[in-house]
Amino acid sequence: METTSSSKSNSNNSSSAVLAPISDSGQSGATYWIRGIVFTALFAALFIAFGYISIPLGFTTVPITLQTFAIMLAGGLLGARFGFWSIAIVVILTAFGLPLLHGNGGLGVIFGATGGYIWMFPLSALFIGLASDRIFARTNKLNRSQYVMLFLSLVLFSVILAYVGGVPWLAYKANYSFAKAMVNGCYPFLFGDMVKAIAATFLIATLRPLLPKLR
Ligand SMILES: O=C(O)CCCC[C@@H]1SC[C@@H]2NC(=O)N[C@@H]21
Repeated sequence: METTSSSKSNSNNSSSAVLAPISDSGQSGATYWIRGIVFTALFAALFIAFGYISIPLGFTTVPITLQTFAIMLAGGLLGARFGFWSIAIVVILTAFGLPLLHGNGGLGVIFGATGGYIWMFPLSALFIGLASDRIFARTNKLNRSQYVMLFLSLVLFSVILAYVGGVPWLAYKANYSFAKAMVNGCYPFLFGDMVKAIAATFLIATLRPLLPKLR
């Protein structure tokens, strides 16, 4: 993805520039990393903030939450590398005890009833990032089929992947049958998750071309 400055013309062929790779988008290696780290921190903060926007349903320990929306935006806007780390860093720090997931932290959260969803969150951001990197590698303005591809990747890698981890773990922790775990950990959330995926598709398609390239 990155070429050294020796492959670029004019001012980039000084010895100091050789130490600072130039990305495809023309930014120096230092600029790329500083931007990447700043955006990673911003989306980590967004993920933490959206964890507080949660609606308990009463009949289940799994809340409606905007965490998945933040994950879609992190992967879709930052791409695979920084999208993954923006979510992974929060999960890792939570595991070490920082109260970053709706004010709670520690292994009790990571291995609690909703732990299966939480483990999937960084992977969701990673796979969404890989998909959106591919889609936006070809164009900045999505056509209809690229919109559909982006939406489907959000559904597959955020919504479905969350349930692949979350539902069996919920069944194990709460001693539910798989069918009961689906009732408590999947069906009530599907409509809201689809709405988040639709909103995220349009936000990503609109905002990603305005952001500096982070790949
Ligand atoms: O305890 C946590 O921090 C994780 C909560 C997980 C909530 C899941 S994610 C998929 C589904 N969609 C929602 O809005 N809530 C559940």
